[in-house]
Parts: sequence; C-alpha cells; structure tokens
Amino acid sequence: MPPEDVRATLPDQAPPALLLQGLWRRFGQKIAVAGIDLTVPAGSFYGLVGPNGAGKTTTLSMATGLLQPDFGTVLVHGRDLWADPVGVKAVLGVLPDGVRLFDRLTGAQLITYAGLLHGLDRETTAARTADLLAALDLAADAQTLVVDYSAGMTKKVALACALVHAPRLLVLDEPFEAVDPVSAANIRDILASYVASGGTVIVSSHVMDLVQRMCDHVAVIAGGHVLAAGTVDEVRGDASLEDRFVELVGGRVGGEGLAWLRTSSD
Ligand SMILES: Nc1ncnc2c1ncn2[C@@H]1O[C@H](COP(=O)(O)OP(=O)(O)OP(=O)(O)O)[C@@H](O)[C@H]1O
Repeated sequence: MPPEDVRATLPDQAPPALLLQGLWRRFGQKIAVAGIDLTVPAGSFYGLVGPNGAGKTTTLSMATGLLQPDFGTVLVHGRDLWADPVGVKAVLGVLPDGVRLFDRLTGAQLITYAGLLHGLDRETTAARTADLLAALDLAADAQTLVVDYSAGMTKKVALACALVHAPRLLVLDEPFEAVDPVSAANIRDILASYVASGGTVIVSSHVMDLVQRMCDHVAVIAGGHVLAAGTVDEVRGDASLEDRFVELVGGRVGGEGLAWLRTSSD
C-alpha cells in the first residue's frame, strides 16, 4: 500500500488536552499575559512554573473559563472553551487559586453539591463523596463547616470538588500549598494514577523539586511569556530544574542588601 493510503487508514491524531494559542490579558496598564502559546499533550502531567507575578494564575484562569482573554483561543481536547464554555467545563476539573467556596456547607455537602452540579445522580455522588473524603483524609471532618477548615483542609476539599465528576483534564493552581506532607503524598498518588489511566493534569507550583519528580512536561513562564516548554528532561538539560529555572528567569539579588537587618554591629 503506498504511504499516503496507509496514512488514510490511521485514525486522526488525538488533539492535545489543552491548546493555548496567542493568549493575551491586560489589567489596566499591566500586561499580565503577553501572547502565550502552550500545548499540553493528552495523558501528560504538565507543570507550570514561574516567578511571582509571572502570569501563571492569569493563564490558568483564562484556560479554564474563569477569566475572559483579551485575545487568543483555548482548545480543550479540540473544543473551543470560550465558544462552548458549558460543554467544555463538563470535562474540566479546576482547582483555582484563592478558592472562594460555599464555606457555610460542610465538607461532605460541598463535594455533594459539586457532584450534583455536574449532573451526577445522588447515589454516584454519595459514593464518590465518601471515597474522596477518605482518600484526602477528611472523613473525620466530613460534617465540619468548610469555614472552620484549616488552609490545607480547604485546599483538599476544593480538590475533591474538582475531581468528583472524573474530568478528562485537571487544572490545579498550587494544589500542594499549605497541605501537609502525608496528604501531599496521597494527592500525588491520586494524580499519578489518574494520569496513568489516561487523564491529563496541569499543575502550577513553585516547588521545582516536586515538579521535576512528579511531572513529565513543564513550561517556565515569566513576564507573561513562555521562556521554555517541553518535556522536563528537554527543559532542564543537564541541570536540575531549579538551576535551569534560576538561569532562565534570573533575579537573584545576593545577600549584601538590607544592611540594617543585620543584628551584629561588627
Ligand atoms: N485582577 C487583577 N488586577 C490587576 N492586576 C492583576 C490582577 N490579576 C493579576 N494581576 C497582575 O498580573 C500579573 C500576573 O499575575 P498572576 O497572578 O497571573 O501571577 P502568578 O504567576 O500566578 O504569580 P504568583 O506565583 O505570585 O501566584 C501580576 O503583575 C499581577 O499583579
């Protein structure tokens, strides 16, 4: 068979889980995101790293339907998010930064609410809520109001809400912030098995070591631009991800400043 006929018999290549094309966003005079292009392959565990104020949260907010871009397109598994936000959000799980939750509900009620909102039936929602509370070590606090949760518990219950409908793409902004090491390890296991079963995770983090160990792809962004993107090995080369990050981003200021802060007089 000639090669072109062979190609015709192959299924179309699956689109990436997330494709960002030419995303821009300005807040007043501040350009937070200045033309970001990113391809997140389906089935990847993708890290998004960058210094404070780099534009990570703004990018992820635009990628998940929380913030309208000034320009650019967002395709989730080939579907235009901003053309069909309701349809696309059905396959999307989001843990936004600085989550505002209905915190007068208990943890169990909040996860149940998220499940029902996504159209799950009551039985499935109840079973998944119990599973998630156990997996995230929240079962003992299932009947506690979320307003009385600690920062880490709040993060975990928000993650449960992002997972309850078994999305195809999970977008997590700083999921490990304020979370204790045991819970973090449990969350990493949950995410690793989710990816192994075909799901895609994109996660922002400031912890380079974690991203290097956990993710297979990474993008470094600063000043609203992508500085480097690809597999973790491609981006870091022979260095650690942390060293490569510092090399790309710069900004080390040395220890000479703040002389007034030194307590010794000599
Ligand atoms: N609602 C807003 N109004 C005005 N400026 C904003 C707003 N949101 C973000 N910015 C600005 O846009 C830039 C990018 O912010 P963003 O929160 O996306 O950064 P980030 O990479 O997530 O930072 P961090 O790592 O500190 O969380 C910053 O300069 C920030 O001050």
